[in-house]
Amino acid sequence: MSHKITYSPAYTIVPTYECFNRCSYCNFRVDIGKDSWLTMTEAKSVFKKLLPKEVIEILVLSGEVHPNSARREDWFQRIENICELALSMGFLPHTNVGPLSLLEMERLKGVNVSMGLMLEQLTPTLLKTVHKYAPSKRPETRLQQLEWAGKLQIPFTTGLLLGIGETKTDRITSLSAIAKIQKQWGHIQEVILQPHSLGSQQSYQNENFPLEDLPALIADSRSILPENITIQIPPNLIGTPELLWACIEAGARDLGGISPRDEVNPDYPHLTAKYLKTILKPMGWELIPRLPVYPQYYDWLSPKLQKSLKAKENDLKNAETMVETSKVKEE
Ligand SMILES: O=c1nc2n(C[C@H](O)[C@H](O)[C@H](O)CO)c3cc(O)ccc3cc-2c(=O)[nH]1
Ligand SMILES: C[C@H]1O[C@@H](n2cnc3c(N)ncnc32)[C@H](O)[C@@H]1O
Ligand code: MET
Ligand code: SF4
Repeated sequence: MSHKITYSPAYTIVPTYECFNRCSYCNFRVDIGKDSWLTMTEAKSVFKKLLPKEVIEILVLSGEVHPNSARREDWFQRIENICELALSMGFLPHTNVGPLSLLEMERLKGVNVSMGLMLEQLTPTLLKTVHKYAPSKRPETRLQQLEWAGKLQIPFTTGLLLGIGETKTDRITSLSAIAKIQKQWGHIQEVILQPHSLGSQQSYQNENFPLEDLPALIADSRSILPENITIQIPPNLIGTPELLWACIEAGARDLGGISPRDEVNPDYPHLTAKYLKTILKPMGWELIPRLPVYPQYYDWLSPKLQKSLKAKENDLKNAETMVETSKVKEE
């Protein structure tokens, strides 16, 4: 019997790249006014093209419009409409568009099976460096988002960005804060350990996170975080199959959304699930697709969302049965 590692077959849709923050490690953002927003017609034609493929999750990832801007409601409404359209076409949305008001979060809960926001790091020292021009990255704002998501019973993804100037102690502090929130609310389904990876568009020119330190950090995270949180690592940022194995041995159990393009790190193409399967199998690990929400949270979702989930869960089961049947045929 082999052990299981999961991934989410995904496609990333970007309502806009424009962002009022300027995180100095960002390769995604463009200045305000330099990008038009994705229209609903464009979104529809993107989703239509995905239909014959095995995509389940639509990851809605966006640059941000300032909470006090007159354009905020239009920006938010577009995001909500995109989620609704994705759902109506049979996909399962997961939105990560930066900090939201409590009301915005509540509205998006109705059209998402899970949501996410990286804590990045809890230490306020980064507000003097990489986050100097990024008000959305205030640690207390992000912690509050995690708490609101807990109160609203939204299945949630968070994580740390590694190698942006934090110390080893800072990482432990960030993980402990996530653990504490989880003990109170229990809504955090996964924590991403995301190594900062230099790209061609960013201004921050620090070294990358030393990837060889990742397995030890995963082991530490495993001992700090409650058992019901899965540790996710992004395989395209890990470097070598040997290191990927070491990370899995240390306790990582999920490879995140695998889509045609990593919008956050476009210089690091996503590896295909097929390729990842072939490198994991000899080590006794079976890579299997999952939904963007973990089963223990299904009953937190509206009946309408649960219906969409059931349909996709059946697709997953059928896909597995098909694999099993073809195995039997081969033998
Ligand atoms: O392809 C990516 N997917 C990213 N995802 C997608 C993520 O792997 C999946 O959406 C979740 O695992 C849900 O299935 C994020 C989701 C979040 O909630 C927060 C941050 C990220 C970051 C990335 C990322 O850098 N690249
Ligand atoms: C969506 C998430 O992507 C992460 N992110 C942003 N820029 C980079 C980068 N250069 N390398 C790795 N991760 C990055 C942040 O953690 C953000 O919250
Ligand atoms: N702007 C959001 C954040 O940083 C999500 C996309 S980042 C490329 O949290
Ligand atoms: S990381 Fe997110 S918040 Fe920061 S500049 Fe990029 S898009 Fe904006």
